[in-house]
Amino acid sequence: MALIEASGLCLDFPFYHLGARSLKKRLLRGARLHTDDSNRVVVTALRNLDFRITTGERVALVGPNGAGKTTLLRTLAGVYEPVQGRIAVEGQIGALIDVAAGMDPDSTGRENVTLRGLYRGLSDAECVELVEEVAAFSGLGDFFDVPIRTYSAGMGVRLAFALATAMQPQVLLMDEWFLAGDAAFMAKAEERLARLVGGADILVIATHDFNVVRRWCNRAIRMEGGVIVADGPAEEILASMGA
Ligand SMILES: Nc1ncnc2c1ncn2[C@@H]1O[C@H](COP(=O)(O)OP(=O)(O)OP(=O)(O)O)[C@@H](O)[C@H]1O
Repeated sequence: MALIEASGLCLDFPFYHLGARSLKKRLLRGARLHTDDSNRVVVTALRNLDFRITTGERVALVGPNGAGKTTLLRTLAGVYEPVQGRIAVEGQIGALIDVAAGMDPDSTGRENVTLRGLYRGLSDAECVELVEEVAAFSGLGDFFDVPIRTYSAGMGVRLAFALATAMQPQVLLMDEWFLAGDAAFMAKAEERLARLVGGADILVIATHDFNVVRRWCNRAIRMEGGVIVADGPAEEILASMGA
């Protein structure tokens, strides 16, 4: 059983390079920028989020640019710590959010996959299996054995996708751009992704694509300006957005 629970979840990003004084005028206009206790200018990325996601729910995070969707995904993945409130995730997490997250740019694809396997507590034999599986699925060929800082963006996606989908998580967190690889790769990736989504207890995907919501999700959380403005069955939320 997997579970995600958030209560009063808040997250701010400080802008170290902005002087508080120069922003005063703008602060009067926009409620999202403010100064914190140390007089730093901060942007409120997430404000007072309350929700509970249980096994069987496939949740789309929808809303305009800057709404807070990716920030929420990263907070669920443990990349960001909330400044206030609480977030609890039960179940092993698989994150398809940032390609390079947790990877060492100076190590090869093979080395990065091995490190990830060891980090996950796999045995030597299981690591070898994981490496073979990722090498085959990513189709990187010789590039699997060169440092990943030399990869093109598409190669990075192939490696990250192959690695993230080689291990079945209970809680799958995903940014939609992972669905936007090159056509030949995505045709192959679709089937694997469907299996991964089907095997996960919970899916949370940030997307602008209503077809993605219809295809994969049974619930949608609509965000705007860092707050939740609607939360309910996917079809209802889409209808409220005129989709
Ligand atoms: N690393 C960061 N440093 C400072 N501000 C950030 C950072 N990441 C996000 N923000 C700010 O937090 C807010 C939410 O951004 P976020 O990327 O979560 O939005 P989003 O809904 O995913 O947008 P999009 O649909 O464009 O991907 C925005 O105002 C953004 O400028």
